[in-house]
Amino acid sequence: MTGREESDEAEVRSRVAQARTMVVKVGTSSLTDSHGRLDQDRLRSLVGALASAAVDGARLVLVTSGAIAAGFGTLGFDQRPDDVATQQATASVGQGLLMAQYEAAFARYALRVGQILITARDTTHAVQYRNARRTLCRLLDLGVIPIVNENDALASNEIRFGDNDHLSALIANIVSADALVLLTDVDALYTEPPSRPGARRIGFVPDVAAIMDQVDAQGSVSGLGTGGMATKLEAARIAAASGMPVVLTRADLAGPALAGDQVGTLFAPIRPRGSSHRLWIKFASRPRGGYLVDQGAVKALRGGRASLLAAGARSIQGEFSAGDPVWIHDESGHQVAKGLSGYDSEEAQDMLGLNTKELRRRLGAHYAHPLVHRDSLVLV
Ligand SMILES: Nc1ncnc2c1ncn2[C@@H]1O[C@H](COP(=O)(O)OP(=O)(O)O)[C@@H](O)[C@H]1O
Ligand SMILES: N[C@@H](CCC(=O)OP(=O)(O)O)C(=O)O
Repeated sequence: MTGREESDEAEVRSRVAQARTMVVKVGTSSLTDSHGRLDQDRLRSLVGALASAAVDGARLVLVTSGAIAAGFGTLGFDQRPDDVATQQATASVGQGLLMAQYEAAFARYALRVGQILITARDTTHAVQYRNARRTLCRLLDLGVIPIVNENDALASNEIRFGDNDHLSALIANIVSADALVLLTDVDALYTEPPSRPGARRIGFVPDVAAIMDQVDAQGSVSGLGTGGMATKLEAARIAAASGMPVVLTRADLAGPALAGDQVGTLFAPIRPRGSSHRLWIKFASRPRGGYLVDQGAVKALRGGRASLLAAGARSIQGEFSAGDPVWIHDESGHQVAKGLSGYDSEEAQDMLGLNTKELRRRLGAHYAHPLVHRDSLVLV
């Protein structure tokens, strides 16, 4: 490691140590025994580490898997089911059991918890996203530890997270966390699955985007977890691009990881911290249509902090309402930006190519505004 990287790492570690609001994600593989069933002792020792950070003043959100692991034994299955409908039913049985264990374990430290079950759909819709933010922030203000899992029982097949890694990065954006901690069954990120002889441990990642192609990150090897390292890297990429440091390590190192000690793999933030609203547009919103814009508009947008004016828009793709997320594409169809449209697709059709003066004269003052205002526009 170069001297520069060492000092960068020390600085990012100190950001983790000083983090006030943290999202901690724990995977199935860290909460289960060798048969894949929920392991009470592992859960209790994790809670011990989290409780001590909470007692020291950290505002923690726990994103936890384990509902299926907690439920399948009770239903008389020998192993985790693999068809989606039975997984969903099993999660519905297991989620209550999982929460009961967390409630009891945190109660030993006089800490209260609140359950939030969330679907991918809740994170893509602006209103649900805002509701989730309001509830999570209020729970934190009340000194409660929110315990989040995907709402497996209701998640639809097509837009399921499946693993909780991606979800944890979005939750970190929702609560404007200062750091994300990913706890799993391996002590760090390796250049390839650690079971392979040539695998080398990676302690610090200054630029997650740059290593994405250099690491062989596979799906879950234990067969207990779902996403494996690939989804953790994706979560780290979202968080780092949102301006947050990320620590990835083994669950029994949760205490030192939360304290900012030198454990696991540390990912440096690669951008300044954005507002929760802009991060939602960038990472969670799912546009159904958008604008195709000319070269001048692309240049203005890429120059930074510009709004998309009707004068630079050539055509409209798809149908959307005012306030909906939209893509902004260049003339070759490449994505340039994402934002919230100020107008619905029908209204915007009449505005294409007109400058502000023409808009006011021909369509009225209501139309003399940008198609996408810069406060609701993010480059991609
Ligand atoms: N490049 C890699 N570095 C570290 N671990 C890897 C890598 N590629 C695959 N893995 C595997 O990913 C597993 C963790 O993923 P998973 O089982 O889904 O955990 P969780 O339940 O915590 O989400 C590790 O056990 C490890 O074997
Ligand atoms: N929501 C599911 C989690 C699925 C899962 O295994 O996720 P992960 O451990 O993050 O790979 C559950 O609670 O069982």
